[in-house]
Amino acid sequence: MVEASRIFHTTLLPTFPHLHNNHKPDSHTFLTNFPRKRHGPFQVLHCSVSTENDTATKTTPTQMTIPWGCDIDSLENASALQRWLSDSGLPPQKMGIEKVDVGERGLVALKNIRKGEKLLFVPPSLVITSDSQWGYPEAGEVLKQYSVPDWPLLAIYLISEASLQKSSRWSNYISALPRQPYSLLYWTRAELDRYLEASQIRERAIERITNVIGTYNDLKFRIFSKYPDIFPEEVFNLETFKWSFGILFSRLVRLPSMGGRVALVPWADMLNHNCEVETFLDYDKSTKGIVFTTDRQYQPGEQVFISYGRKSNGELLLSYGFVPREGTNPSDSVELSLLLKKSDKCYKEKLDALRMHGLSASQCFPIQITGWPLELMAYAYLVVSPPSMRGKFEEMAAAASNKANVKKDMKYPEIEEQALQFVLDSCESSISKYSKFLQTSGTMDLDITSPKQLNRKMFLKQLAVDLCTSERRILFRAQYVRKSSLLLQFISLFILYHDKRSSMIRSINLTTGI
Ligand SMILES: C[S@@+](CC[C@H](N)C(=O)[O-])C[C@H]1O[C@@H](n2cnc3c(N)ncnc32)[C@H](O)[C@@H]1O
Repeated sequence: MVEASRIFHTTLLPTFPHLHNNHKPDSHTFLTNFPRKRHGPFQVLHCSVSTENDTATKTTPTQMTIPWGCDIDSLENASALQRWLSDSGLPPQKMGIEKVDVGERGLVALKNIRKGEKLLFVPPSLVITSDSQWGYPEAGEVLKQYSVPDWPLLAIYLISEASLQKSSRWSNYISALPRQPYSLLYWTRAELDRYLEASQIRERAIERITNVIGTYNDLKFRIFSKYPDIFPEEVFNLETFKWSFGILFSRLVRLPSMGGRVALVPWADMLNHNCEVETFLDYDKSTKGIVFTTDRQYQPGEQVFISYGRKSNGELLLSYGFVPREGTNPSDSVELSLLLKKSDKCYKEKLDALRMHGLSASQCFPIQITGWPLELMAYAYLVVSPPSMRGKFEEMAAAASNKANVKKDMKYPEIEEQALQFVLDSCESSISKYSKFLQTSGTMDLDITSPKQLNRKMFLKQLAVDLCTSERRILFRAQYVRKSSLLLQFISLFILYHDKRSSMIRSINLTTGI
């Protein structure tokens, strides 16, 4: 089974490479051709996404409620979704939507399910892709002319269909979607700074939020402002974009057997993730449906899981808003930041070498419980290498880059110990940031003004504590393994030295006859 849920590339689509800047569709044609106005109860919405370095005390963002979707801690709208799906061609299922311990709502086995069994069979007619028909075709026409890429196109599609309410063919699906997807998109800048200060995921979240805002502003500037009747701001605003991107990040799948096409697959997207499960969604040509093949058996009443891909806890928090239980994710990793200091005697030469290979003076590398990549070690060699090794700077920088056709397993025995020590020191400084956060998190001022806010803040803080605990654990482990290997090196050097010394003494004794 191909990995199909591995969809959410961290770099979203901040720009529109395919948008034809100079191609301005004749707005008059559109206005005369598409005189319909959108309808529905839209409130004027205010944006609560902010990447400004504001503090929670300074600004309390206006939290608006999206007028569609539901609260996923109940089964509200789930049975209507199930009914609509079976009326629309979903074959009888061996699973049903139920409240579950992991993931709030999930698919639960109704009958015995065997290992190796194919499940779901969602027909393509029930799948949302960039080719799906628009309930409001005028919007689709405009976006087609601007060649808007898949991700923003699907985000606009979701908002457009949601705004049509009952007249959209997807209304049952949209009503069962979370009103507020769990995602770091919903964290304010102050919350990210406060709770994720120690983790590199904070940077990733800020980058992602910036990309979503950039994408929205770009669309607004190039398209929405030119067609206000088709894309009114009451409907297409940053708040609704945050919702639709939150839905895409947590539910969109890439289907390899459909040429890598990205899709929202109603029903299949009720499956929760389990780090130990290895099965993914894909299109099955023989049955012409979206399926997955179980990699274990399930008894009636047991929750059925798929894998969203081999992701670290940080990546799972970023896209899906949850952190697996400590020690249960074999793909967990932590980003360690290494720094080339300005005080380095060869700072400029080393930086030039790094830049030549697309790297910078501060670089992050993933560390797993099983070890760290060769690129990290190459970077460490470069940082600690003395001026006499300047002839090697370029090859070290190349090995530290992600270029595939470069020799990576460099060894420089003369600076190996220093390089290892440098990595260990970087781990130590990162660990101390995590420890500081974890120690203070118990007493952290939460700036709470209402019980609802208390729940939210406690929830975010718990997620941050879980993430930081798991990331620190990996660093501790990496430190332990490397310290042990340094100790072993030291012991073997000592033994070697001791052996040499005793054999020298033996030979002296022999020659002197003592
Ligand atoms: C594709 S949806 C799965 C269906 C979702 N539970 C629902 O009720 O709509 C992905 C979302 O499910 C939740 N989820 C999935 N796997 C989870 C897990 N192992 N632990 C906690 N939450 C999980 C997260 O909220 C995630 O954003």
